Amino acid sequence: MSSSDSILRLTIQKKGRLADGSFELLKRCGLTISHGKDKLYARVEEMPIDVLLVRDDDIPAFVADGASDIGIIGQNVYDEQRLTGDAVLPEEPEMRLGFSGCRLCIAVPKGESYDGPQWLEGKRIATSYPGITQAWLKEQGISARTVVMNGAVEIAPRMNIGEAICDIVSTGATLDANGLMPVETIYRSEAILIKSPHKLSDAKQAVFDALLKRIHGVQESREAKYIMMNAPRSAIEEITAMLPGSDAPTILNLAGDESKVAIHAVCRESVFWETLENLKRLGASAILVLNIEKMMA
Ligand SMILES: Nc1ncnc2c1ncn2[C@@H]1O[C@H](COP(=O)(O)OP(=O)(O)OP(=O)(O)O)[C@@H](O)[C@H]1O
Ligand SMILES: O=P(O)(O)OC[C@H]1O[C@H](OP(=O)(O)OP(=O)(O)O)[C@H](O)[C@@H]1O
Ligand SMILES: [Mg+2]
Repeated sequence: MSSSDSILRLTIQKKGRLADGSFELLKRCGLTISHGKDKLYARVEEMPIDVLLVRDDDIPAFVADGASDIGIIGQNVYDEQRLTGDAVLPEEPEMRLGFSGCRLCIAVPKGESYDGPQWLEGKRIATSYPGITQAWLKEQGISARTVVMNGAVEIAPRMNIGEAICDIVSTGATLDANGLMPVETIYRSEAILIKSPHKLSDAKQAVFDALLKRIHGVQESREAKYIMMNAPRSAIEEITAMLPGSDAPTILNLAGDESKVAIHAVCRESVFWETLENLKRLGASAILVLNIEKMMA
């Protein structure tokens, strides 16, 4: 078997809004990648994985035709390329990754009396996402033209290229700075893991399965907390029912106090201050909530 049949190829963005999250995720999976400013390729030390560093737009097509086995991409770019037929890929990604969250919004100049999608009828919408925009317009029963721009879309109304735009919004600062206001959120995006529709060799599939397990572990441990407290023996049932997303907790006797126990549990959902206040009300004391670094079922 040649090494190309056994080394999994992962493609991620070299630099930009997805790159930091992608590198951080791989680091949390225990994978070290040495990458310099000019490096477009890196070998992972801990697992048989080669990482290719490219512009995000190229990732769906690389994965679709099998040049890369897996990739990390914004759902917006993935769906756009799927809808316009630029990359033939399954509708559902392998996994949602929870970072690089943003939305696609229709925005119009401040002061326009936008009164709903019908305002857009017959107008021109400047966007880098004609596929997603046209799909939304179709759903709304509106006919409008999309004018494709690859960047600086916010300039379009001022240049009289379009009456509206459809672009990525996160904080809204860019729209505001360009005298525009968001009027519709038509799409929500986050980073996703995608996998080639081409069958992987058994060796690559095994590496992929191991990587996926680690990513799941990272995802779970992000929210999960280890919670410890002392509590009245009589309140064990009520307290365990209150712990968010926890399996059977560990109950330990406390030396010298028959009426109390220590309760330790992994909570798989967020532990809010309110939960702690409610635990206290049931008699719990010395409550500690700790971050979990890694998890594996
Ligand atoms: N302001 C933002 N906040 C959060 N996520 C964002 C934001 N802008 C973009 N994203 C997400 O990150 C992805 C990449 O954005 P970025 O601006 O790095 O792309 P780019 O300029 O096309 O980069 P490249 O040079 O790789 O082509 C977007 O497709 C989107 O999913
Ligand atoms: O709502 P905001 O928080 O202002 O973010 C939105 C902006 O962020 C992205 O661009 P980016 O800053 O990545 O620059 P780019 O145009 O070079 O991609 C996007 O294209 C918007 O212009
Ligand atoms: Mg790009």
